[in-house]
Amino acid sequence: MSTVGKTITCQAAVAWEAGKPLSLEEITVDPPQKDEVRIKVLYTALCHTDIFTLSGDDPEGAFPVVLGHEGGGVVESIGEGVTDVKVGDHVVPLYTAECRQCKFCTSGKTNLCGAVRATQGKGVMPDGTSRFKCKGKELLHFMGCSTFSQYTVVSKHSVVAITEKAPLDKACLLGCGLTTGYGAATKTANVQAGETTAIFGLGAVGLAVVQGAVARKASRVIAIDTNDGKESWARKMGATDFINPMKLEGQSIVEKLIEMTDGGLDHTFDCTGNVNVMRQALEACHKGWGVSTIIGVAAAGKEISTRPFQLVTGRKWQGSAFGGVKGRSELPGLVDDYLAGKLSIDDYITHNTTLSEISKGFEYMKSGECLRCVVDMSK
Ligand SMILES: NC(=O)C1=CN([C@@H]2O[C@H](COP(=O)(O)OP(=O)(O)OC[C@H]3O[C@@H](n4cnc5c(N)ncnc54)[C@H](OP(=O)(O)O)[C@@H]3O)[C@@H](O)[C@H]2O)C=CC1
Ligand SMILES: N[C@@H](CCC(=O)N[C@@H](CSC=O)C(=O)NCC(=O)O)C(=O)O
Ligand SMILES: [Zn+2]
Ligand SMILES: [Zn+2]
Repeated sequence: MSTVGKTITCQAAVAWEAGKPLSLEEITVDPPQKDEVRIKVLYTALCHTDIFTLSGDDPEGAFPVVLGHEGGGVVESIGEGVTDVKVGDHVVPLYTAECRQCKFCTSGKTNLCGAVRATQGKGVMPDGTSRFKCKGKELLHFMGCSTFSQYTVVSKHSVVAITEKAPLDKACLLGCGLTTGYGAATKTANVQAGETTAIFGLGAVGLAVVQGAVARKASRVIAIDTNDGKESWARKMGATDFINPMKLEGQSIVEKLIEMTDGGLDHTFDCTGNVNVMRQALEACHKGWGVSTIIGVAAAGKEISTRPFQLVTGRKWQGSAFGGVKGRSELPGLVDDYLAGKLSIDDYITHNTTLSEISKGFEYMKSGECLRCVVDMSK
């Protein structure tokens, strides 16, 4: 029987409060309003940013909420005004929207879109209301996606259709981590052939940066992690070197990198969220031209610091959100790269679980031995 125009009752993993485990609940999901899309979520991956917000460290974190932002599913119904996706399309929700009309989208300078970001940061739809309820209470949306529910509603600017040739239990990783890392190297930093690179933090994001740097034919791709277990993954992705900063004797990681590269790196990347690592990454850049790109998410109140002299002498510090990628325009191209074997996704999926056991997935992610855990939302 058709669910179009009707409120759907389904299962979701609800975060009732910060610091508490997710709770499997029966929730209701209202129909999409104008310019909105309701999606049947088939798979979602877990990202450390979900863990970050659940921990209470996210200054925008608000509860109760349906988390999740790295998903894949099928369009169940569309609201008035939706023309770019249709019922039955395979889609990936986008936590960085792309309206193609706002000052940001038309600037040609950023992938950040302003159309829905303010309401998204408050956990509501563009009209200021929620589509989720549980036990009579309204639940907030998360990053404009909320993929930890079997059905979710997103803005038409926050969803992209992809070819059905790409399995959704793989393509969902393009909803965040892989696009973020690969794009940071190939778009935000725009690594050029022959340049030297160093990547701090070899989770899914950092390994995707490695992939991007290798794809751009960087001459050095130095992978850095405090967990020796990440070395094999880094080398599999094409890293030329691996360093565990904890194993260095009589030398800081910055000194080691400067020594290894005759003065410092052309590009460095932080994929840890640790502000001290961010400083190390900047100060390991080459004088005169080195660029450090921050990807990691730091907790509320954390700030970066360095001597201004580091910047006065030519190093540059920048950030990257969703890899600088415009999701509606450019994510399908990444899917094509995946299907053509140019971009690997399957290697990052180290664990699987089900919605009913999603908390196991969070434990996997915290173990340090998991890159991405994909959740089958149907069970
Ligand atoms: N800007 C954006 O658009 C996005 C940002 N993010 C953020 O990017 C970061 C990385 O995400 P993800 O890859 O999923 O996270 P992971 O936690 O999987 O990866 C982080 C890695 O950094 C390692 N690490 C921790 N401290 C250090 C250190 N001092 N020096 C070197 N390595 C260290 C960790 O090792 P160990 O496991 O031993 O702790 C781990 O391997 C997170 O902060 C996440 O929130 C994610 C997606 C998008
Ligand atoms: N609410 C958080 C935001 C932290 C952050 O930097 N988020 C990243 C995506 S992390 C995905 O896993 C980002 O791209 N932000 C851009 C944006 O528009 O939020 C906080 O306030 O710290
Ligand atoms: Zn993420
Ligand atoms: Zn826009």
